[in-house]
Amino acid sequence: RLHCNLRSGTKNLPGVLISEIGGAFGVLESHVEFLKKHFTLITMKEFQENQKELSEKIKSVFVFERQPIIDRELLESLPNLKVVGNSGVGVNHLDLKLISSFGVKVTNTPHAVSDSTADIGHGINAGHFIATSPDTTHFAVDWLGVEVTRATLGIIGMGSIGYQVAKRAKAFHMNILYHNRNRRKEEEEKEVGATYCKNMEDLLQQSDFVMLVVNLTPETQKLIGKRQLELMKPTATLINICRGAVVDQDALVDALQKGTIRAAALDVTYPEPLPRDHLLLKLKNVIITPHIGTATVQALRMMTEEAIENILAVLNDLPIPSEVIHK
Ligand SMILES: O=C(O)C(=O)CO
Repeated sequence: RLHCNLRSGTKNLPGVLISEIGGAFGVLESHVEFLKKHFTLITMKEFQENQKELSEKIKSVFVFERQPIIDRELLESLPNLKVVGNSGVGVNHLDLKLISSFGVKVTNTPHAVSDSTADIGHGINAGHFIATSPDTTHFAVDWLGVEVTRATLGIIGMGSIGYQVAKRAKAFHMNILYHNRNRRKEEEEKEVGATYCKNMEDLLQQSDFVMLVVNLTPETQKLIGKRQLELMKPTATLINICRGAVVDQDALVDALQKGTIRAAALDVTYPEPLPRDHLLLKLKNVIITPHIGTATVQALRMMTEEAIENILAVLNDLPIPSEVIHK
């Protein structure tokens, strides 16, 4: 799947800055050995302690789960920095304008994340809530799900993840609509049987399931608000697997309480995690998972590989597989 082979043993001392190893926002322990094949790893703490000695030598930063934070101060302290290699596809946590003003490239890992993130949109078991609730004594006869088979799925954002979602939906014989800035090629539409909706409102009105798979940008912030929710069918479900801020969360709570839409399945929220007393955690017609779209053994490993491949390409003046360009 990767565009070029990772060459082992090409150490760019010290190639990588990592804020933490292990823990909630650190590189996985199991990836450390692999990273060390290509780079000398140093933590943010080690960098801060030996800044004088290290700052000129560092050419790349590996970002994992939004860490380390790439701010002006860090950029100013790394005069030879060439690349910020993000492990993950979304780069809304990076200030692309600021980073590019330092002549530093940004890369991401669109290939590694698409399968696992597409998978999270399906197979979430609403019955789990009933099965695990303290007062459940029998099978839930008062709760009926709706079938995805032959239902209409509206995909908002038809990038690589959106397209993988469509491939899966085809297997469920779903009627697939999509909205995207740019229309996909005719043969790509045909392959998954997807119909383009230039107007997002058409998609919202017709879909039984609306799945959000866009990048978070100023244009997509609160893309789904009160008006858009009101356009959806009262029987429809909203599924968000991209970024929480794409949805106006207050409007969503209101819509779920009033029955404007039937349900929501959210792998992302804002903030993450939600405060423990947040209304979204109390509603019965919501399923929430804690941003686990890429939390699989395979995806995390591929993300690390893809991020390293990008970093090595920049450092060795090779074509960069996945550069994120600031427009
Ligand atoms: O790839 C991404 O953008 C992610 O959200 C990873 O968790």
